[in-house]
Amino acid sequence: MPVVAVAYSGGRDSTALLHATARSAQELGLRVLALHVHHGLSARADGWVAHCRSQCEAWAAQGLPVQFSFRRLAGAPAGGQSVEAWAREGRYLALQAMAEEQGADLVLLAQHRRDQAETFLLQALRGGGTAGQAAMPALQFRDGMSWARPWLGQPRDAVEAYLQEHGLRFVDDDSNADPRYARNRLRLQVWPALCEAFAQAEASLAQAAQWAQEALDLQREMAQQDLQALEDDLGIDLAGLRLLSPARASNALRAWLLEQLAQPAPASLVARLLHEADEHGSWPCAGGHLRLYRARLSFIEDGAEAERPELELDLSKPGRYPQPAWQGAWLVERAEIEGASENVLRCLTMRERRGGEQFQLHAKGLPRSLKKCFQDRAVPAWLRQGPMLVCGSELVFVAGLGVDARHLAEAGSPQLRLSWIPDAAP
Ligand SMILES: Nc1ncnc2c1ncn2[C@@H]1O[C@H](COP(=O)(O)OP(=O)(O)OP(=O)(O)O)[C@@H](O)[C@H]1O
Repeated sequence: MPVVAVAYSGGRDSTALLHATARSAQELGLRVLALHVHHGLSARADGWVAHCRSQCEAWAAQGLPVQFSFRRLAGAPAGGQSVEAWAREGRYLALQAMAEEQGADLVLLAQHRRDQAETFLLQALRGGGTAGQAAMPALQFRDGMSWARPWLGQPRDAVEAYLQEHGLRFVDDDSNADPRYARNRLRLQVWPALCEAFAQAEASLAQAAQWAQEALDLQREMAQQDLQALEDDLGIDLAGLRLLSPARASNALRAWLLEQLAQPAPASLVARLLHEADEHGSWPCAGGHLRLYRARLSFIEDGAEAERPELELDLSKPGRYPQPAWQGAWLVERAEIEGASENVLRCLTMRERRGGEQFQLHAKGLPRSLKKCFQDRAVPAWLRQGPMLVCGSELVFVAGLGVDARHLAEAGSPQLRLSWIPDAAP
């Protein structure tokens, strides 16, 4: 028999939705799963499980095709995570697991029009953009599961009337009165006054969320089109992006960052990339860092550069020597100045910076710490992590600095110039 799941907290809204779904299912020949999540947060949660179970058993005894199951969340919020966010995330995972186990691929959630209006307002009050103001979608697909909110267009009063009409009992979550939660403050302090002054507030704000949803769809389409022209597998062309109008550039950049970081980028980062970044730069961000090289912006995941082996190299002949594990290549060219002799380049070791290395920038200078030399030459932060070449214990070449003055060949004598070309370069 086909099956549909309802996320059933035992509260007012999901009690009404579960009852209405079960009645329709009876007519249509469907089975209904009532899925409850015990968050392990309230001392009363065991009582809510008991209430939900006995309510479902009572309905089943009346012939409604309802079957109850529940799951208790384990663990606790990670440092820095809000209790609300942890509970929401755990709840969706538990609901999904229970639905899958019992063969359902559709879960109904009981949010209604006032919930939608509240979400819109809360997002606006946090300064959220279109994505926040679009509030909750009526239908969503995630990891093979469909999540539907069939009552998103229904006024709260209609849900209330349904409960009254059928004499349904529900539990009240005491945390709904806790003023530490923004939604509760909105419900308890703002909403009554708002509705008194603006009788249509619920309908109008839910409508505004609908407009935001449309605007969001447009933004996504526009970003997709723009990124098609600006993106390749190494990153995006930031110079090209800046030729777009400011709103369009910021829209495309935010969409690209969202894809890379798997979370919205802070507005300050977007602004810096669009207005302040020069040709080169590096910014730490969620899960890795962003690197700008010759106006191309790429995202390097943490660990992506960790495995860089030490290699023995002979670079004594002109040519290009790709180093895939290092994501770059050596370029060796004949030159008149600023090169090294073939002998020096014959037996080199390519390796990471280890700390403590001394580099000499000028023939008449003294060897100094790499940090000082990098600062002197304003080498961008990410290039400072590039490879170096050593001969025995002596530095010969450092990416971003060039050949150590102690190994420079005399001007005019046969010599070869070295360059390190990262793959991220266009
Ligand atoms: N503990 C839970 N177990 C199962 N589903 C839940 C649980 N908590 C919330 N839900 C589902 O998520 C929806 C939104 O939850 P939220 O707590 O925001 O809503 P609510 O307005 O308090 O709803 P309700 O009156 O049904 O508790 C609920 O209507 C319900 O479908």
